[in-house]
Amino acid sequence: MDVEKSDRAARTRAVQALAGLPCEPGIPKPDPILVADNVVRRFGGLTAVDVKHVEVQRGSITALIGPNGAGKTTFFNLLTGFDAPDEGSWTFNGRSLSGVSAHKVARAGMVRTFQLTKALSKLRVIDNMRLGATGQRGETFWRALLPGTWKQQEAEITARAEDLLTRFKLIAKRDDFAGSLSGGQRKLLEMARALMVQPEMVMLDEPMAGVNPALTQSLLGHVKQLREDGMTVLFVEHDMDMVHDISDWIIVMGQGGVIAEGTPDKVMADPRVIDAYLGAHHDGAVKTVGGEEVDAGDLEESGGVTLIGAVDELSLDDPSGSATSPVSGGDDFKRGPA
Ligand SMILES: Nc1ncnc2c1ncn2[C@@H]1O[C@H](COP(=O)(O)OP(=O)(O)OP(=O)(O)O)[C@@H](O)[C@H]1O
Repeated sequence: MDVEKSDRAARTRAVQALAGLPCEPGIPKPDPILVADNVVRRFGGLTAVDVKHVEVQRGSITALIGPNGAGKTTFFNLLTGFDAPDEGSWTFNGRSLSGVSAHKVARAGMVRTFQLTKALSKLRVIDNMRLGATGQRGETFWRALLPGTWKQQEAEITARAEDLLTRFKLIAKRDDFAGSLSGGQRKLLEMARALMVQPEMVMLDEPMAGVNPALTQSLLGHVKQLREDGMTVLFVEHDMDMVHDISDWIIVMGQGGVIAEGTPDKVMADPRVIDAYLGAHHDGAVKTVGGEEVDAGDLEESGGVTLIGAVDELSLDDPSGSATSPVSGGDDFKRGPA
């Protein structure tokens, strides 16, 4: 089967599994790999995350979207052990991972990448990859006492790293310092490094941010390849073209909670989503589409799908009630290359 066909088959499987599900926040999935309940994270008086219930379907590409400050990254940090919740629990493959440290979460098969890449710039690309295998069997104390076994494991890790570098077209950079890579290449390196632990689920935080158009298609292809290889992908992204293009399902966060879920077409036309992004019910919301200023209500009435992608700029009334002020929503409607 050629690549395009096997990608289509993987997508069809995921789409069929989710077909017909009501598009409601917290809707149970037929075969969830991740299930979270009542997850709350507060920062002082601010409740950054308050997710009642959410499930991620195994084998799907699920996007987690929402306006700036909705709680997406904080939720990612909690699920992957980089932060601790005030309340709540979650399971991965039926096993509780609440309160489990990040490296144990990775060993359990759930890895993540970061919005700002964490490649160690003063290490060579290959060493960054090797570090990605942290927590492998060879690192346990008893095995470290057996040099033969350790060496064999080292060789296996290096071979796997080189395979991944080849797949991600970074093999020519094998011995370069990670700091010399472009932003997009760093994103690729981070994704490749995440795969060193042979995960079942990959969580990508804004994979497209800072990636130049030349690498966009390549990154998209790699994300699709993860699904094709049987992995589950949950990704945070503001680039609505990418979200619409590759997602089987979209979960929308707003003010810390899940406000909508569904297939891309349904979610992008959902008034709750348009509302959260565009503040359609805020008096005086002003935005521009194709350079033209339009009224928020018109957008809502027109359905959302093309409009969300077409919004250039968004301003909302200052919550204090003073003059109209720009909000960071501009980012939320970032378009990919035409
Ligand atoms: N360490 C922290 N201390 C205090 N407040 C925080 C902290 N981390 C996040 N917040 C706040 O929690 C809220 C949710 O932030 P978070 O970064 O999770 O949102 P997000 O949806 O990922 O936004 P973006 O799309 O801009 O990355 C925001 O109001 C943010 O200012």
